[in-house]
Amino acid sequence: MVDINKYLETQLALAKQRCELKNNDKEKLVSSKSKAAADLISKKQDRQSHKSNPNKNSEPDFQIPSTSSVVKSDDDSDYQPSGDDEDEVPQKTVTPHPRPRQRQNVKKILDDGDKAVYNERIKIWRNNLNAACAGKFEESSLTADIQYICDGNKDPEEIHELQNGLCIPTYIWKRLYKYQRVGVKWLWELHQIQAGGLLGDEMGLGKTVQIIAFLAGLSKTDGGAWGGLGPSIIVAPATVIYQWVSHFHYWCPHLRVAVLHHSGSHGGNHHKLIRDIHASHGILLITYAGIVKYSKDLLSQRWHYIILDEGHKIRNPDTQVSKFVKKFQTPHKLLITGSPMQNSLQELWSLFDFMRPGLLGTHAAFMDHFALPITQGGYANATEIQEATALEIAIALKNMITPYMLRRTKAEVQEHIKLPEKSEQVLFCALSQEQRDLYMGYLMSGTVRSILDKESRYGDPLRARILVALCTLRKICNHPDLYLYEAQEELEEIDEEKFGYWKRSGKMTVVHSLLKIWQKQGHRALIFSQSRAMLCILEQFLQQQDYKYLRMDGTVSVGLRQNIIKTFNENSEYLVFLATTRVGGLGVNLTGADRVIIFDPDWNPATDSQAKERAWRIGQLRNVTVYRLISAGTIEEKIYQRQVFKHLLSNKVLVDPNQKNVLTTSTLQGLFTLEDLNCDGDTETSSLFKHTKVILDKKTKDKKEQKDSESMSYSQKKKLDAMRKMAKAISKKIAANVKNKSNDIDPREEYKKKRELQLNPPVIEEPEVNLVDDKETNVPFDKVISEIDIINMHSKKDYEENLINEVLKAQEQAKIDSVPSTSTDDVQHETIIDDVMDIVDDENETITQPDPKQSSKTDMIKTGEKETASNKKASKRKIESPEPEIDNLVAVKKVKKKKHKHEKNVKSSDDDYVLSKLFAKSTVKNALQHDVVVGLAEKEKRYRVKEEATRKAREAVRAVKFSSK
Ligand SMILES: Nc1ncnc2c1ncn2[C@@H]1O[C@H](COP(=O)(O)OP(=O)(O)OP(=O)(O)O)[C@@H](O)[C@H]1O
Repeated sequence: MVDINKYLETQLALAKQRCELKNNDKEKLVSSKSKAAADLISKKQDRQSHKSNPNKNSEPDFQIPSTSSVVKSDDDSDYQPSGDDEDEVPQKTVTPHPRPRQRQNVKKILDDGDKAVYNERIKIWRNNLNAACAGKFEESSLTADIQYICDGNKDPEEIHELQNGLCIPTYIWKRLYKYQRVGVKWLWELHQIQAGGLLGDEMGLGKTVQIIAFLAGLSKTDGGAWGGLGPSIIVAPATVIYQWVSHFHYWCPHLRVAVLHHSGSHGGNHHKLIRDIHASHGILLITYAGIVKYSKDLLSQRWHYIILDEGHKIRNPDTQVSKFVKKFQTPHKLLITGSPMQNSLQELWSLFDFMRPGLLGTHAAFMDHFALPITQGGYANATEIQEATALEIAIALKNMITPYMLRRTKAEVQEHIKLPEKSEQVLFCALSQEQRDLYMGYLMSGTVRSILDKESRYGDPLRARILVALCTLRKICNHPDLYLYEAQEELEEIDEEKFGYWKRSGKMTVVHSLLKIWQKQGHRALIFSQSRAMLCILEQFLQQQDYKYLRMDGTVSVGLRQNIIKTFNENSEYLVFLATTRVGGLGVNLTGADRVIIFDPDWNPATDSQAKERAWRIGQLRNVTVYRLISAGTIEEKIYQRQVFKHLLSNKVLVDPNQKNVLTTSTLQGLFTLEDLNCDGDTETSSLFKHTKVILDKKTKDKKEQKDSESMSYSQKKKLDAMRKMAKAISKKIAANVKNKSNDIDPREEYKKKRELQLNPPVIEEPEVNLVDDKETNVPFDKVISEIDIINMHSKKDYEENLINEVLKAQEQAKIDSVPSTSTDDVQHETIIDDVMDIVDDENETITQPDPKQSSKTDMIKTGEKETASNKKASKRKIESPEPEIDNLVAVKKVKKKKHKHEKNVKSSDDDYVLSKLFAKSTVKNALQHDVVVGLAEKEKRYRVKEEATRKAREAVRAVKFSSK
């Protein structure tokens, strides 16, 4: 008998040998330049991490520890997800900047901080209004009331009275969309019961306008302790402070609105300004940094309203800002945000703790009785009772918050606002050869080795080292020079002419192609990047290409930002608006553009969502296309996968408690790898979400194939032909075998068996560090499953069905056809199953999982080389009407098609053209439909062990209520 232990030992030794060989091979693949750079950078990072003493307990994913001590350069911090403060920062040169920045000729908007300025503005407005009433004023867009008169109405003072007495100027009321009127009524109801609330409409639906309409109403309504509207504070991100000013001046010109910021017109004496505004019952606009800075003065006064715009900024209850804003003693607290929950349930608690203190109990009780069970129930390995309890508690939580939260999506109000179409695609871009080299080199560096080394894994500065390493990888993904710059002193001089050259970055090559096409097509684009350094490189590229652009980041004065935005919106000669995601991506209106590029992904999906919504909002008249660029096979893919999961979590509480969110961890190993494309040229993520893959029409595909074949050398072609012949011969042989068997074997049975085996394989336990998990995660290491696997499990139901249908269809087809090579045999069938079932990460994921990396057999079947007549017909049908093939896509497309058939066609042909160009150049490997990806899980409905779960939910609600007493 074979000694099983001996056998295993031999296998292990062999495996180790293979692994070493593989590593040696890899080392050979990396150039000496890359090795030298990696060594230098690694040594630097090592020295820095030894000097630092980072906070061990914080979570790198959501609350990045202050890495300022670890990461020196300014641009590094750009990649940190936690930093939201985009108040003005002094300009530093983060990279060599060979050309001076283009002059951006814009004027400042004046606020009413200076009494004289305010009086002057009021005088001009009254004169214009009087002139309009007398029929002498022609410029209709100055203020909403003047426009009202110019539109043929008589009385600008006319009032629309709501039930229970809110008096809103008719000129405002008439302009509001129906759902906005509902919003104003809701705010008035909250006011009457002395309660705060959260206005959470999706980005761009006019939350600012609703708040202003409501405040305008209060200012015209007698009564209450303040006799109408009392002095109020609006806290907003620095970039949108002046947007508020211009909105107030337009919609409600009589109100005095002052900016408490050094850019304001108040002249520097903030004590006086606060007193003045308080006395005149005006509105004080202030940044989040400002509320901390001036908290003493502000808290010494009583205020009627305190309103937080982009209120998710207080999602972390432990920050100074969160603590200060919660100190204001008024029941009238409003919070506005289009993304109320971004990462974890704790955030929701923090928001409610501001505007409805006590509603969700104490922090500890909420975390124990709500957050923990909901999170746990979402894990892939949750028990039935955990799942059901999570569902019940999520429902209970939703019921508790619903009266104080109003959220409408664009889809819900589309009837009213009639927004044009938006399509969003994730483009997986190949790294340039140089980037690959540097990426691999850094993966082999001391920094990464020390992270992955099991001995030092639990060492003190591990988290900081991981962060630094992740930042470094992200830099390489963006442009090699962002990385090489770090090693510059010791490496050879960097050539300033070549610095940032676009062809050296895979993603920039894509941007180059996109802009070229868009300029011809007459589109205008927003480009967002996390990093200011990257913005410099992009800016230099735009200058070299002679594109007109405007740029906005933290170094641009707060007072100028609104006018830069206005200039871009009004002046179509600017092709590009370049901005950092954090400064230009929040709260502003950039409807001048109809194309958006998210150059690099943020760990937090809300950051990217906010950015992409700048163009697709009220006021946008053209179809909008958003491209998210992801470097294929790199850390950026992992970040994107993480985004999808966070999106699911927030939907669970805010939209559909039934939705199965799955919080899992990534393995360290998984983060520090460079994945290759699979045999179908698919990236990891695009294999996972193959249902959502963008399929070009046949013409485009043929063109690409022709181009590919043109670029192939003669010997390559010969090789390929030989391989094809061989494959055909093999498949014929197999088919002959299979034909005999195919009648007795039910592929479903085969599939089930295979699946069973895959789901219960022998477990090999390999503990991993729980790196990017949520705080609440307490899953033992051996239970940790990668996100990728979860996505598979998550989506498998539909996918399996599709797969089986596909196989059965193919089998039937093969019975008719004499050429069975692409459809019927068991080998084919098994390969398809393997596609789903294999394991993501060999080292760790042997535990359970299907393989997402493998090819999309459906695609292979579609594009099979040899097509019989009926095959051809069938595939032609598929090409002509792609919807039936892709479950999730059907739903999305159907809704939109009805209303905008013509526009849709125009748009899709534009987009298809762009994609075909990108695919043809091989810079883009794959494209996914983002909306469909995040919607994957929305069909999940689970009602199990309901009674027990309901009981637990009731107990949780009781415990939380009791805790606040
Ligand atoms: N009733 C309306 N009539 C005309 N324009 C409107 C109306 N409501 C909103 N808008 C315009 O729509 C755009 C988006 O509005 P607003 O900035 O208030 O959206 P938001 O919901 O606050 O967005 P975000 O969440 O991104 O800050 C603005 O340009 C605003 O002027």
